Amino acid sequence: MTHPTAPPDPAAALSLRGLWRRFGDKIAVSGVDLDVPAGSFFGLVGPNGAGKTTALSMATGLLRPDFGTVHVLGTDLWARPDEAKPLLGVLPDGVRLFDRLTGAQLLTYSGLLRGLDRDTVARRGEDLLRAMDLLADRDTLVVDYSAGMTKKIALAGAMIHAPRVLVLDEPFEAVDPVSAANIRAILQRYVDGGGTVVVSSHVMDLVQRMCSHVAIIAGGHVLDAGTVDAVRGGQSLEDRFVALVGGRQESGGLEWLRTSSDSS
Ligand SMILES: Nc1ncnc2c1ncn2[C@@H]1O[C@H](COP(=O)(O)OP(=O)(O)OP(=O)(O)O)[C@@H](O)[C@H]1O
Repeated sequence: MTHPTAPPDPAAALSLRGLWRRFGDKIAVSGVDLDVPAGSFFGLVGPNGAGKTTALSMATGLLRPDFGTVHVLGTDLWARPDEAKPLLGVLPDGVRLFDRLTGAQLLTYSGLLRGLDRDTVARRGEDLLRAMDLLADRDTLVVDYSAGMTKKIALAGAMIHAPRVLVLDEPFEAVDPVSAANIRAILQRYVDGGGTVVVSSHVMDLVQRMCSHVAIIAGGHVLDAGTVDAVRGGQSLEDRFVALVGGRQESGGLEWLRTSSDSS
């Protein structure tokens, strides 16, 4: 784990130092220090309410930290957002898209917003629609997409400017297994080509198979981080997660839920 007083790592894709964020009385993130190595496929795991979305929002310029710094490949995100943000592609939690646009229009919009010329946008948009298996629905309004299709078009929009670092909050949620496998392959190619991917996920098995590195977050701070093999230390990631986070509940206390003939 990173020493709290260590300076940001300029070579890291993301280098978080002393990140804090409070909502009223609730401290959502309490002193997160984390380095995401460039070229890694990095998983962020933690129980519900652990602070993953809040940390990722601060790490991508969507939510201002109360304290702490974020460096993207050595550039201070909150001090120099115009330099740092083009390096990032972001799939936020609960994406709100301009869903009265068609899939193709939404990609065009994302590309133009990122400063690409129309020819590049058209070419890359086509490639991305094909890669996400959305060519047949290119002219369908995004409001009429399924949850998984919406996730895929949002992911395509996050990639169109060829960012150096992709930060994806729950990218596989609601995505069917075939599409998930396609997305995994796309992300793996992106990492093989020198990109860095950060994904948050609740699916330990997926993170163990897919990611090179992982951080376990609970209660607003990092409990462990490193290569997947180092963090799981010979156990499955799921067992390590449960051991570290604790909190397995006995399943008693819901007797009224049992269906039985003598219940009244
Ligand atoms: N806008 C907000 N206002 C108030 N509280 C918030 C807000 N956003 C997050 N929180 C609180 O901060 C804590 C961390 O939430 P966060 O969404 O970061 O967790 P998470 O790890 O992403 O959870 P999940 O896995 O369930 O998505 C939670 O207790 C949540 O209720």
